[in-house]
Amino acid sequence: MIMSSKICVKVPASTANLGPGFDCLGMALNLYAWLEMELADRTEIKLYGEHMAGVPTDKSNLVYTVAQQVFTKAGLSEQELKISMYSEIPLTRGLGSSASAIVGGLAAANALIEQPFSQDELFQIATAIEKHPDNVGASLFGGIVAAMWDGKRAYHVRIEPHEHLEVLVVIPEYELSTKHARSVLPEEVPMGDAIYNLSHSSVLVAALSAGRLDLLAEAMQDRLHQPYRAALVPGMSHILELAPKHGALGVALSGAGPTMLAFVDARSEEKGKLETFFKETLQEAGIEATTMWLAPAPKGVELLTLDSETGTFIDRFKGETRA
Ligand SMILES: Nc1ncnc2c1ncn2[C@@H]1O[C@H](COP(=O)(O)OP(=O)(O)O)[C@@H](O)[C@H]1O
Ligand SMILES: N[C@@H](CCOP(=O)(O)O)C(=O)O
Repeated sequence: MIMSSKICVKVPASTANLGPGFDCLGMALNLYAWLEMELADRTEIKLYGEHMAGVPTDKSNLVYTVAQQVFTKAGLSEQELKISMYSEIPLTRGLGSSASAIVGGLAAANALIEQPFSQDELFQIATAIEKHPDNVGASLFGGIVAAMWDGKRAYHVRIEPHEHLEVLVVIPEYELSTKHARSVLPEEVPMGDAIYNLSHSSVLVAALSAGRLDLLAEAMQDRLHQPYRAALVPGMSHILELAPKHGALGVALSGAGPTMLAFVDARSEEKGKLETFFKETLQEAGIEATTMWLAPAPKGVELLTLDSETGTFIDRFKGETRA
């Protein structure tokens, strides 16, 4: 097997669920992580940027471990790796940082050994690791992804986002791990709530495919996870209830939270009003938070051509705060 010298990938963040599509509907966002990987004599992991704080730099690092899964699957032994990473994606905020690390690590390792695995095979491996095909599917394929996984095989259909769809996120300062946000969910739900979510999620997928932005506010309602997670996210119930009255096309908890997200028509004149509403709600709840205007990322993970002068992409981020 031929080994490439140095690989650089760019991978988008993702927002999962979009309200009712719990574990099955996601969207890639134009916030990115960059990752370089090459074979080395001894493993060395360097992290750049404020969002990498606390991420391990030894062989327990997620990118390193998922890369080894690719090598093992390709029949190779453990490979020592030099990995450099810079990320704009806040950790443990519901913006799919772990999915982006998994997808980035798999894509880079696959490219390092001349791509024995297809995108679909990477999707299978990524889903088995992350367990949420909506997050990893969005980071792999870009756009909006409707996905399903039965524990053995994952399937997806990509939906092209509407050209005027913009995204406002409000990112609380505090971290909320996906593990904790899942631990508050019940083992069983009433049949009425299951039907409610099936119908809303179905109409949401159809509305996103057909460009029916007028249906988003209603179709993004959820009864399977958001009500249970409300206690973990101060201000959320208020935002979910009132954002459409402040100009949002639809609103949801992003992934497992605590970030909240609103879809907005880019042509709307109410963007300022909505952002103020988000900021004031979090302020009143006593939570420090940052708002950010984003857009759906049309492309999933990409292999980048390295700069011929510096031979690296990460160099441009080296002035950033070292994690
Ligand atoms: N670039 C990265 N490299 C290595 N590990 C990462 C990276 N990004 C995220 N992670 C891991 O994923 C964890 C966050 O996952 P999770 O709780 O699911 O939140 P999120 O909503 O951000 O995906 C981090 O604490 C870290 O262990
Ligand atoms: N469907 C999962 C999504 C978790 O996404 P993350 O971005 O918070 O890791 C869930 O809602 O638990």
